[in-house]
Amino acid sequence: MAPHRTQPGAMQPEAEVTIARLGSAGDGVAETPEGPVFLAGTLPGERVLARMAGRRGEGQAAEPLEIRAASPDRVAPPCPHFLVECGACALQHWAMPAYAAWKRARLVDALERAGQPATPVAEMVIAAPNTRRRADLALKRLQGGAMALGFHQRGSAAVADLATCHVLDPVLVALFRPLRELLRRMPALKREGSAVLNLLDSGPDLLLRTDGPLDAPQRAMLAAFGTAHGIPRIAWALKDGPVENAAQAGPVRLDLSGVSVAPPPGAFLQAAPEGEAAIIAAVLAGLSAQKLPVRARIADLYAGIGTLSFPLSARGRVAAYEGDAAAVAALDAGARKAGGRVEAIRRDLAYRPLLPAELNAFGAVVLDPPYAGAAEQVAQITRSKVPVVIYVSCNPVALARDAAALVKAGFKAVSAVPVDQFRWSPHLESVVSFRR
Ligand SMILES: C[S@@+](CC[C@H](N)C(=O)[O-])C[C@H]1O[C@@H](n2cnc3c(N)ncnc32)[C@H](O)[C@@H]1O
Repeated sequence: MAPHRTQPGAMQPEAEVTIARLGSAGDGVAETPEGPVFLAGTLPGERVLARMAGRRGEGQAAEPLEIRAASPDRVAPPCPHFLVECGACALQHWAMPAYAAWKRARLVDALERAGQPATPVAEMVIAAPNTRRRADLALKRLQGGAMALGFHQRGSAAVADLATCHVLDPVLVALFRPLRELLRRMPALKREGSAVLNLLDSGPDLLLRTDGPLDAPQRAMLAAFGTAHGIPRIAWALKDGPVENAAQAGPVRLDLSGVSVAPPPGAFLQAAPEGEAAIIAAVLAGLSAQKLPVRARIADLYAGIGTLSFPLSARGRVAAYEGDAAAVAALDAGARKAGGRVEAIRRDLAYRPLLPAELNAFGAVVLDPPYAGAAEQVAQITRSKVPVVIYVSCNPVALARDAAALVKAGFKAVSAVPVDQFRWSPHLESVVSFRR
């Protein structure tokens, strides 16, 4: 039933709506004469009593008061924090087959929008629960001095104080309680901060950002915490300032396709080991299908600490470009151990993308840009003679835009692999292989 009009362009404060589809953030969307209404926690086909909660883009945000007709694909969410407090997951209430089909369709849709509807799209690899090895947690001092530690609440700056998490590795979840207790006692955390937890082969790695200074007694507290919980390194920064090692009891290490690297504090890691393996396999399969010349050089753009560079080096000499100085240093140190087949180069590819004359030296370009995509770099690739491009994406919207530019320049998408590393979230990674 469509909501009744009160005045043109305005909706009743409460109305029953039917969910037509899911939006890109994973919210149910009801199409109404007054525009789309977005309802978190609802599913396609459901009839929902909604309370309007204010404008959202072209439409309205609303709160679901009652699910009057539930989807047959609705399931009980495993996590007690889901939607009630925590905004990290959006889709725990959806049966896996329907969820997986929706996510895979995001990649199909991106390829259609890029003018490549016939591209073969593989089945989606879905990371298992409790395997995510990277968490960027928010910290907030509450009234009375208590500490909230968790992900942000949906559409809010409030922090969900988490007792558990069904996506993170249990080794990281086990740190929630002692870390919260430690931070409660630390004056360096005045009002708010963050804690990046990376699970490395050497154990958890912690980067704390606080809004107050860290004195010697607090450094001693961090050192004792690291020893007690098997955390070889705890790094610290004042807000967004420079990062320093506040307590280091031993080396940090992570194996990347047989090369041991020492990731810098807070380093970007592919979110789940299973997801990383699937992305590497898809990149290598994409290259194999293109029959590169034996001596081909490969450019790995947005290389991070070398997650893709080291496996790629089995196929040719790799020039790995990355903008972050600490990541480049870690990649360079790993490359020296790997026998000189990987060269690490620091370069900001948004301000100084590789130009056609540079790109033409490569038999293939692999790029794995951040969420915003790689508009500047792709514009240069379209003017080059590079025959093969493998695009690793974490944002189907940016992928559709960048893929359209490649297609316009004569590339064809020959294969696509969706990878779900952020289970139950709307995020999707994909690997798309292009050739001219
Ligand atoms: C999605 S991560 C991929 C990293 C790596 N390929 C991996 O699989 O671990 C994107 C990387 O791009 C880097 N980056 C972001 N903006 C950049 C820019 N303008 N120029 C160069 N690198 C950039 C980030 O530091 C990050 O390491």
